[in-house]
Amino acid sequence: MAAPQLPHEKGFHISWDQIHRDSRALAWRLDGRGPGQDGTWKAIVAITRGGMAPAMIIARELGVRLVDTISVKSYDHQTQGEAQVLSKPDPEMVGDGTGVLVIDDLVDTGKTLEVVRGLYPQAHFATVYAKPKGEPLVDTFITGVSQDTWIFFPWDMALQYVEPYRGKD
Ligand SMILES: O=P(O)(O)OC[C@H]1O[C@H](OP(=O)(O)OP(=O)(O)O)[C@H](O)[C@@H]1O
Ligand code: HPA
Ligand SMILES: [Mg+2]
Repeated sequence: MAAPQLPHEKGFHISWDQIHRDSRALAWRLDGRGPGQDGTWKAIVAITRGGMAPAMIIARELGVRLVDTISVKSYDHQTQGEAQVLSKPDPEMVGDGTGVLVIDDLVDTGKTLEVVRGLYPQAHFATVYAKPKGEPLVDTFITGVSQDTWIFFPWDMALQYVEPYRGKD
């Protein structure tokens, strides 16, 4: 996961419990909206790495067994570079994206989704969180977050001791 870039005035800290609930909310919104019989989806493609945890939860909720990944690297430590596709699913499985759900944890500037949309123009793009710049690139999302907020995911954090406001007793 990328490290915070300036200027991000605010931090939005997401717990495992929260990402689980928000991912299930996303699954609920997507349920029955696929092109298959009873609105089923053909497959799920997770954008690594952040999309993998939400994709797993969504695949479970929607009963999708065909799950693959596309590896995209766009942030290198603190700097956003060109979005590079490092690996992608079997073209026979995804085709132009018809019936496929592409899942990521968040859309920020939209660079990552732009690249993946270019590959699978007919896919449905869903993220759990979305910042305003990236919103036009996502078909479905759950929570909007302001552009000057950095989202901290539970897989990037650890519980640790903090000093009381008034110092040690
Ligand atoms: O809308 P954008 O500005 O392109 O940013 C969003 C992307 O950035 C993060 O991934 P990152 O490249 O940090 O890799 P990771 O998922 O492997 O941590 C995040 O998981 C999204 O995939
Ligand atoms: O707000 C964010 N949080 C974590 N990773 C990110 N990658 C782009 N934006 C973000
Ligand atoms: Mg990512």
